[in-house]
Amino acid sequence: FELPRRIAFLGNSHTRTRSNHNPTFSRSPNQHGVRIDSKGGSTQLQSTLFPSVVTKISTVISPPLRNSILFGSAAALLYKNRKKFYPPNLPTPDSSFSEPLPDGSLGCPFLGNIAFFTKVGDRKTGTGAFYRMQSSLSRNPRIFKYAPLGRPSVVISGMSNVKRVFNQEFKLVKTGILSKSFAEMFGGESLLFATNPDRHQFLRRLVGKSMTPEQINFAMPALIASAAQQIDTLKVGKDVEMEEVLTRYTLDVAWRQILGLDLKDDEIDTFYDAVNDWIGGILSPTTSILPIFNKYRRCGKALTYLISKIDDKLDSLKRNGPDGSTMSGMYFAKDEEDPSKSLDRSEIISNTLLLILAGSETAASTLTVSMLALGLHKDALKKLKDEQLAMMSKYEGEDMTRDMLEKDCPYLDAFVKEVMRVKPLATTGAMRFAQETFVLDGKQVPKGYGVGFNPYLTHFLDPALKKEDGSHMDIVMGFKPERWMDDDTKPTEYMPFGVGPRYCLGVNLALAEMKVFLALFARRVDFDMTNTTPENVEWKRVSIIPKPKDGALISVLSMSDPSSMVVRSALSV
Ligand code: HEM
Repeated sequence: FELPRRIAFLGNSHTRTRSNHNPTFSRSPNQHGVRIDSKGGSTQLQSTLFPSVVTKISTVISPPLRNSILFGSAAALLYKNRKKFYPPNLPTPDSSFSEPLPDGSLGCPFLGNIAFFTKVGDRKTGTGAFYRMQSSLSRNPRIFKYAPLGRPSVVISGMSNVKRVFNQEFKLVKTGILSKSFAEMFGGESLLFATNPDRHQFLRRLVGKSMTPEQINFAMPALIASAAQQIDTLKVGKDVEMEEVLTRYTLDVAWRQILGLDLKDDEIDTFYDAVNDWIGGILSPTTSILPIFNKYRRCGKALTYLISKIDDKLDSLKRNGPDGSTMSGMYFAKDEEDPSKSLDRSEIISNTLLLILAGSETAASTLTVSMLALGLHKDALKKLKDEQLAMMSKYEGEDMTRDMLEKDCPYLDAFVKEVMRVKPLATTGAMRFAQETFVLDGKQVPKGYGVGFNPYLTHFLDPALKKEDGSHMDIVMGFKPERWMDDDTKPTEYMPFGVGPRYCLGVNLALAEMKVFLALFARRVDFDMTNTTPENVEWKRVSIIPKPKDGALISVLSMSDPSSMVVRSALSV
């Protein structure tokens, strides 16, 4: 076991020399190992929170002690929240309905399904093994029941089922808060915790104003600058763990674009450490079990630091007027439904924190998988390069815009879509709770049950693509970006960014961020995978979006001149 990489790499400066934020280093491949992940929107909920906690604990202590701590913490959390977890008669079917409960076991009455903890992921496919197993055991793989931490719940997959239920957010199902202290660590005014539809819509309208396609156009120079800077850290002849480069990139986007800060070199590490410590706190059971100590812990101090940065930025926006940052968009946004309404300070703070959390890990993981896909499919790298060359000659001397990426890069678009088809979120989204008993595919889901969706299973079960051996989801055998370029071969079961009123608010930013990096990378870099071949692809057991076990370790073969990137003006940002 090893420490969570973001924690090991960013949090402990003594573990590795940080040579001017250059993550390129030579070392033997076996020094690379498991990393846990943090994820944005859904970390508050047991289904996504606990796999991460399991690994985090696994990384530092031996199994018997680890299991005692894990189950002790789970039991303490359960006891603390017992009234929420055990409304009377919840595990039993609603007697006013004749339909049976979905297939699946609810496990132990206190801890629920133990396999939820022990079968978090496997090397062959990555995280989400528990869900894959439960789905395969159910007579209808699109719905099964289980009990994370003893809370009876169902997992729903398949677009029509998912849309039927999750389009009715706030009516049929609603998110719930596991712990108040946890929500506080997260910023209590975050739209993630809004359970009233009007309030949620209000927050989404105003926070979303800073992430419209027009706003992302303004963000392009900052995205290009961040990507170019990270690509510049790669060196020919060196092995590079791309996961680290990409984590740096997405955190760079967080401080440059989301917060609009101008951090000096020595403060960049402080910012990274703070994000890391804060996420560590969100993932730690101690945060919910002993909230009284939160403000004295590293996570509490990190939160105070991040809030102070956001506060300073708000003061500067007040003094100096708008800039191109996402925070500026939020600060100056007026509600079109009632122009007298805008976001107050605490709403901006909470939602800025949410964007940092929701945006960095998801995009970094997807880009890390993209690196593996490019390394395994050299034809895809060549097609990306050719497309970029054609675009550069068409717009000779012009900087890259979002419009160019949209109109002139169909292969890049197909490539990103295919990466997110094969390796989407493999656990559930944020857990909702049924507000009334409902029936789906002839099975009842009783009022009070937890209800989650699973993007991986939805893609896996796509009848148009499904192969019994699962090879349609395999990054070697099933990876075909071209399928997205023809209406006849396009997948129909696809939900990497969720469904319904909680559909990913950062989708425009996420796609621009990922496409900018891939476009610039393809223009400049030629590489081989250092260890991975089509025969030995392995995945980290635990993460939110699956990631290659070695963090996509690559050997850089050649790099073209930076001027080929057409980012001159962006580099001066
Ligand atoms: C590849 C990158 C990303 C993926 C795969 C992704 C995926 C998702 C998914 C599946 C959801 C729905 C969760 C649910 O319904 O339970 C979601 C929600 C959300 N995402 Fe993303 N996301 C990505 C990037 C981003 C970025 C860059 C941001 C912003 C900076 C962002 C902000 C949000 C927010 C604020 C929500 C909550 C929306 C709400 O509750 O109304 N995401 N994301």
